[in-house]
Amino acid sequence: MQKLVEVLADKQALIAKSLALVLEKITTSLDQQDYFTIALSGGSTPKPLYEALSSQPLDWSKIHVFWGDERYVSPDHPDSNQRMARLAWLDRIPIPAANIHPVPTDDPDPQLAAQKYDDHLRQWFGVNSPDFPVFDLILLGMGDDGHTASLFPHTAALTVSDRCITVGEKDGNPRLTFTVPLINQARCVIFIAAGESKRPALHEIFSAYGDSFSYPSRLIHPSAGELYWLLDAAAGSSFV
Ligand SMILES: O=C1O[C@H](COP(=O)(O)O)[C@@H](O)[C@H](O)[C@H]1O
Repeated sequence: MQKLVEVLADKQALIAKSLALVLEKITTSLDQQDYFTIALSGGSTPKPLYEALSSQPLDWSKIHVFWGDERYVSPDHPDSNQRMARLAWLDRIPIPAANIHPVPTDDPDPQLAAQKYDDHLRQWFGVNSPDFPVFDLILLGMGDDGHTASLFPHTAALTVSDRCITVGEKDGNPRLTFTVPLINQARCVIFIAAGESKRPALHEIFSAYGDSFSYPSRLIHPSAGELYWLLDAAAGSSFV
């Protein structure tokens, strides 16, 4: 695994760097293969990146968009990660509907929805268990508590090793999330984190010894891929 940490002057520079890196990954991959697979993060941090991507002159027919986690709400709910990405980016570009792979949240049982998305990923990538699909790029955020995707501290989701998708939990509410082994198969994982509130968790995540069950982002280390941590100065000025 190749790990690169970069601290940018401010949030604007962080988004500019993230955009440049995502575009580089897309263009170099599409030079070598016919399509590019990207999994999105939710939350507030990546929204300006998605807005910036919406004005890029890319061949969207070659890009397939998935989500690394989703709140268990309808797609038009204000908390929906899908909704945020659609409004900021996907509804503004000529991408075929078949290239958008939202997390299903319409089944009353989130476990069944997790199985459905797991099946969809395995079928689409043509990968059977025990192997895992390999995403070209997984974008991740990090919460103030050190969670990533919907892998929250001290939850059972952290230990799932035989599935692509599992049910995470935040304050008693279910969320669907990529599992650790799926994320760690990716060709490239990019964390994007901003703001002073992330500093305490980053300190724990970057320390040589630490507790991964308290700070789940520590569990992310792609086995053969690249790992980037892009931070703004408010979040990361003391870490590099
Ligand atoms: O709940 C979530 O939070 C994290 C971090 O979000 P942010 O608002 O601090 O940027 C995000 O990465 C995750 O996808 C989301 O569901």
